[in-house]
Amino acid sequence: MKKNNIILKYLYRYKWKYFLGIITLFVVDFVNLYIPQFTGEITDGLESKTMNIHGVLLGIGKILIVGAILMIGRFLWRYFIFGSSRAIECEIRNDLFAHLEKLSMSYFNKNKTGDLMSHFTNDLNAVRMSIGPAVITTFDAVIMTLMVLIKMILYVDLRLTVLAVIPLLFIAVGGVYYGKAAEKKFTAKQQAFSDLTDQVQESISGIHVIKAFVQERKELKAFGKANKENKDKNMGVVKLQAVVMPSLDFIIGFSSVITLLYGGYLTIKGDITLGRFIAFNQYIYMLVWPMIAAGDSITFFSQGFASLKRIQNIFDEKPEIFDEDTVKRVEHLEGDIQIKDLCFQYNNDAPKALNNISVHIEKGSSLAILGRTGSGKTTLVNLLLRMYNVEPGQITLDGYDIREIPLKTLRENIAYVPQDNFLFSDTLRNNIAFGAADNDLEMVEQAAKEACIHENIMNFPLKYETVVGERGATLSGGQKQRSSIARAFMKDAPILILDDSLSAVDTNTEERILENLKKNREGKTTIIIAHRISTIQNADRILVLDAGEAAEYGTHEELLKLQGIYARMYEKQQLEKQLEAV
Ligand SMILES: Nc1ncnc2c1ncn2[C@@H]1O[C@H](COP(=O)(O)OP(=O)(O)OP(=O)(O)O)[C@@H](O)[C@H]1O
Repeated sequence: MKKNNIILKYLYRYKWKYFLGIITLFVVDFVNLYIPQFTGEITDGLESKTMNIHGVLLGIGKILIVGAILMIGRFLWRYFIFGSSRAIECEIRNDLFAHLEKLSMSYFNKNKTGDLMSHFTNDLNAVRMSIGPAVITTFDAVIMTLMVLIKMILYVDLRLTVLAVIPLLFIAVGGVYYGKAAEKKFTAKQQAFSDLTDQVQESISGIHVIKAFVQERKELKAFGKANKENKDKNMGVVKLQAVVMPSLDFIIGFSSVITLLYGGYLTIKGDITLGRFIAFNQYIYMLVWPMIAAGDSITFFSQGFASLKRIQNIFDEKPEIFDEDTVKRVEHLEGDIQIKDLCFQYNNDAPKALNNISVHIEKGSSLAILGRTGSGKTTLVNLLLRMYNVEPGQITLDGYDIREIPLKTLRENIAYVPQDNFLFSDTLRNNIAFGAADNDLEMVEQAAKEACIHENIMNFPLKYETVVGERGATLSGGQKQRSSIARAFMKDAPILILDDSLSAVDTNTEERILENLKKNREGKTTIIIAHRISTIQNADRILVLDAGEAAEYGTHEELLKLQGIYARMYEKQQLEKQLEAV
């Protein structure tokens, strides 16, 4: 129960609406009880010939007034209760999204997108059902049952009411067992749905690879398996309901048979009038809905609790990266980066991705990082962006330990071009202006010119208003890369990091971009990761990483003299160049 506390906070905010909703429900259920009574009174009046047409019309008039109250009341409780549950669902969804955004990269490394997405759809839907329709059904199941029973006793007969209630007790007892079984089945059902969503999400994201490797059949098989699992888990719920719901009907039916028999007997004996006997039967039918509602409310609550636990698990997840108590008031960074004995491993079982790296990147200087794939280049920049935590003292910026700098300041002062060049399915203009304060077209164009993508964009029919496909799917690799570079240029931060960002552009374009970079980054710090020596040879310092270690460090000339990894790579690339020229 403690785990589901999160919902109380939201319910508390809407307490008045819920209160008004419950009051209206009460009024609706209360006045509803008078319809059988008015019908009974008309029957008795007609049977004993004490009622004339005016009496009948008066009775009908009363029923109509009750009908009008019911109509308004039912509108109001829907407005108050369903309205609040929708509003709460929306608030939880917003808070969940905000919380997810705060979680660290390691959380997203562990959890799958589809699974997370299903919390926003299926689980939240189940939670809404438990704080909307379930409130109505529970109220009806408890309060309406009580009110109908009281009315049966007061208006008709105590003995008859007791007999009618005995079978209903089985429902109350059975409900407890059903609730437990249902929660288990619903948890399994929600998990299966998450897995299915995940399967679809991954297949669609990777459709290019699936097609290229002709793996459609295999994917279809995997999808079929997830789909069948989802169906089986749903069938588990259906089977449970298939047993429980007819049992409910049976008990209710049994109750009406008893009351028909015994009520008929009491009427013949003259203990109750015909009108009251008819009213009693109407009351019995008025109990049918609360009994079904009892089953529904257990279903809604079980499903709601199961989903709430899954959502609660996300809310319980603490961000690893956040502003700690030691954080200082720093709003601007100059770009002096000191890395000292930096070691890092992604998790305890993993090998060290970086081992004892020490390097000083002075403000306004450029550092190039080179190294074989998997040597730790991206890891290093991820640590500079504080996507993961490092030990105190290992990374300092302008003399502040990285953990003393507010996250917002740190990331606002770094413009980053990630290796995957992710673009949003938005216009090119908005993509380029993504990290900037505004999306002034002139500035966007300037950044695009510096990244050598302006001419390409001007050739698109909608120019800067061109909407790129998901992840930039409608652009070529090089265009995507240069758009990402333009985005970083537009941010114009004291520190710029390019992670293998020129690999998909030709050497001429690369030269132009590097020239622009040199002009615009005067006095600002730049880190370039690349595999091509031509990209980095003019950097102030070059760091060569090898299996997470700093193998070589120095200027282009210094490294050539070392005759080590760098020199070998240089010779190899020179040779390749000569061969290409032939
Ligand atoms: N999220 C992660 N979780 C666990 N291990 C990781 C993660 N990201 C990278 N690694 C591992 O850390 C090591 C360094 O990876 P990194 O991405 O930093 O290499 P890189 O030099 O940038 O490679 P490339 O040139 O191919 O981009 C690799 O062994 C890699 O498998």
